[in-house]
Amino acid sequence: MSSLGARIGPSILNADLSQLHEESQKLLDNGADYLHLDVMDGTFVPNLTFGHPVVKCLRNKIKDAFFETHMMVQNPAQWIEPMADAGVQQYTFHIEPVIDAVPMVCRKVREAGMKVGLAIKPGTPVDAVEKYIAIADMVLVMTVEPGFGGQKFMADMMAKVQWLREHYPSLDIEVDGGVGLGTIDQCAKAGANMIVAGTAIIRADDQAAVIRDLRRSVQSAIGQ
Ligand SMILES: O=C(CO)[C@@H](O)[C@H](O)COP(=O)(O)O
Ligand SMILES: [Co+2]
Repeated sequence: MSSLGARIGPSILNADLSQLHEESQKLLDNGADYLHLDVMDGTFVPNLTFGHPVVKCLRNKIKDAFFETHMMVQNPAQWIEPMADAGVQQYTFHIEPVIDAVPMVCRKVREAGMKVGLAIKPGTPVDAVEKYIAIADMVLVMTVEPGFGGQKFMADMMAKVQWLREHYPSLDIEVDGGVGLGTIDQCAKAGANMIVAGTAIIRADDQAAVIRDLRRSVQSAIGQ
């Protein structure tokens, strides 16, 4: 994934998970650039989703899409090898539960052959992640409290995105939570280039049109 391309990665969290393969394939057929797979452990966040066995089954059905796992888990180091084995290409984990061990987790993710994404919750300041940017491929600025889809976009998170873009012009910056056609321009203007959207795409009558319009907004902001 090249730096600073506009990329749209739908979250399948609010899809019909009994139809995970079909829903995922539909998103890719409708123009998704990658799949954002939300993994929750019931401890770091008060919700449960799925783990590496389900991701592996999905990979067996979908051979060529880029899989990012958004690891909302208390112990991200625990799931690195199983997720790599399941065919994940980018392992995005929250720095909050491992704040003293971020370099070690990054190194293990890379040794397992995956890209490194560093995620921060709304209450985590951007300087908490800044010192690790050199050893990461992407920073995810959460625009809702992690744990659930369908929440309201937190516009005040745009200051973090803007700061990151000003200081790191070629960094991949992802936003996640409450992003849709009504909020994408704020994200794009602030400098996000990797866009996660769940409800806005999953519930759309015309998924392809929403994905196209999200991408256009980012492309026009970055002059692509
Ligand atoms: O990580 C999360 C929630 O914790 C997200 O990926 C959401 O699942 C995105 O869903 P919407 O907010 O776009 O509905
Ligand atoms: Co997510």
